Amino acid sequence: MKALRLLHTVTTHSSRTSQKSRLNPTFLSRFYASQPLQENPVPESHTTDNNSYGFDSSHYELPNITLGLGSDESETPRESTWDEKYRRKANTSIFGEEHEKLVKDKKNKKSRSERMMEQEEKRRRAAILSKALLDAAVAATDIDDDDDEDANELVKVEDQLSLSVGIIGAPNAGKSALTNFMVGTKVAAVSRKTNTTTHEVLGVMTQGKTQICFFDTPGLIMRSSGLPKSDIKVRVESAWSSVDLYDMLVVIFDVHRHLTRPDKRVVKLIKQMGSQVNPKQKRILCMNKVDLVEKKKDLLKVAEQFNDLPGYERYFMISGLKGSGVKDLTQYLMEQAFKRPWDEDPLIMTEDVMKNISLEVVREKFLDHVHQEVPYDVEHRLIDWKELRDGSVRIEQHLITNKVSQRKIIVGKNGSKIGRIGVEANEELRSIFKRNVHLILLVRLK
Ligand SMILES: Nc1nc2c(ncn2[C@@H]2O[C@H](COP(=O)(O)OP(=O)(O)OP(=O)(O)O)[C@@H](O)[C@H]2O)c(=O)[nH]1
Repeated sequence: MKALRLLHTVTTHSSRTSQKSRLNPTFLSRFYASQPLQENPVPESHTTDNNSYGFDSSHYELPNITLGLGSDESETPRESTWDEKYRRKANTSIFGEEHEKLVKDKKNKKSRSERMMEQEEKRRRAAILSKALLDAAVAATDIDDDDDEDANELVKVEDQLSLSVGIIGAPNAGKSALTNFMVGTKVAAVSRKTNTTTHEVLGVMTQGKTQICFFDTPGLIMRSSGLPKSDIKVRVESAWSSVDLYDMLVVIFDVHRHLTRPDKRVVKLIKQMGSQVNPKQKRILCMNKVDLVEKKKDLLKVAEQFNDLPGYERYFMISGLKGSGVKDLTQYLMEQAFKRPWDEDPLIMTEDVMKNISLEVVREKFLDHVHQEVPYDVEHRLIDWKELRDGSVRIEQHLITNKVSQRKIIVGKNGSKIGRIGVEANEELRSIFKRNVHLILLVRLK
């Protein structure tokens, strides 16, 4: 039988990980062997390639996640299908303590579940009240409305407001970090390397009556090294072709870098976007990473440089990573939304979004652990996605390279690197999806 060597990292686990995931002793004896063992029950897809090395989360004992799926939906209030702490964290960072208080109050109410009758009555009244409030505030799009997440269920289709936002900019400008901050869950890998956003990822933020869909595009400007020219051309063309599709464009650039090492391509991009006026689309300019600029008056100089461009509605100075200015930006975006039914159910994470998140989480861990110039040569694919009857999800992804040396780097000594990537990604995915995840990562040759 052709073999798979499943390798892993005992010594290199973070302490957090090792507390949570106890290693199965059988796994230890089997997978520390340097040669593949014939008796391993290897899944069908793994047996076809003797060049595969990988990680399989089923060899770790992790506490089971109890799925919060109610047996009778009519009696159970609808819950989101992913961990709401990500949404809450983002809301608190963007909108401040008030929101946290609101959520805490809500939680306290929920915990008195034994008083079902009383709660049911309260819910009914709250629903009537919220509906009355919503009806009374049809025109208002204020994000401080206290209708909050519960109102998602009550917003009538004809009252729904939508906006699609494309975030574009040069590599490393901070598109992914900003999207993550606003959406509250990981939608795009953030890393110190550039061109990490390899495909468009949709993130959705729903507040009150307003839903904003964010599209995090691959860089319109690509690094010239590390990728074949044909690849760069395809990616740049794909980014440009999507530009006109969005209601709003956020053009973002790294103002800190601009002050220290101005990039002509970025200046050209900003000017180009500003001069091409599209009557159907609003454009705004975001100067990102202001937290890194020591002399704040330098920011004004940059603002002046782009001030006379007619195409931009507004200018924002933000730190997408630290959050400064993001509240104003989010508020502005919410004010731009117009009457159009929402595209996404705010309580359900679509399978496509989940698939993207699974890829992005693995990619982020991969970039954290593989520091050489390997990543951009490596093809990363979702091979299989299966929701199982017990509510868990089985995810198989392959990291495909054409160099043995690169495969060696990714696998690491005794499989330590791919093991660590796998363990960290698996834990994060379980936490985001609120369900058990069986993650399989294979590193293979083309
Ligand atoms: N200090 C600081 N760092 C930031 C900020 N925004 C992003 N970064 C960092 O900049 C780097 C690049 O951020 P990303 O969000 O991955 O950039 P991107 O534009 O999506 O990059 P590509 O996917 O290559 O197009 C990461 O190391 C981020 O942590 C910010 O506001 N302040």
